[in-house]
Amino acid sequence: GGDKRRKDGVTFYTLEEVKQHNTSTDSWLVIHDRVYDISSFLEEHPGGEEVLLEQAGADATESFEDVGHSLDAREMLQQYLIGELHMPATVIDSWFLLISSWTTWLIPALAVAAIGLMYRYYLVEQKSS
Ligand code: HEM
Repeated sequence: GGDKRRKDGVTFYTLEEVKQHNTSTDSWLVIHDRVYDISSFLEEHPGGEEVLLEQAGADATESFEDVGHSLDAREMLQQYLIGELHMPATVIDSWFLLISSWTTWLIPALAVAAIGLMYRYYLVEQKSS
């Protein structure tokens, strides 16, 4: 996919990209924000191919946990790991926009300046009375 990003050796995928891999020959799924390519595991799954295909291309965390998979099953996951789910760009972008927006700084700055001025006048008033 085009929007594959690497950081510290980890490949990040978006949920949009995971969604493309939803067939019996090419199936990915997400469990706890990690992305797994389970194409070669479908036929080996003790719980059956069907349940996995239902989750292909999606976040299967809830269904995976609902079954109460064994420690063995959790360790098996490791061999199908291909990357991690990237935080949706909109979350990062909205934080960036909020912090970089001048209104975020200007309003508190004006408030502090106003309080400072009021305090100065208050001191002047006290001296003159
Ligand atoms: C790559 C991900 C998965 C792996 C490695 C995996 C592995 C296993 C293993 C090893 C078992 C045997 C029982 C155990 O050791 O807990 C099992 C059973 C089962 N799994 Fe998965 N599983 C995966 C994903 C899923 C998902 C997403 C679902 C549900 C949609 C699911 C549903 C089941 C069911 C229903 C059983 C049968 C439980 C039983 O017979 O008591 N599995 N799985």
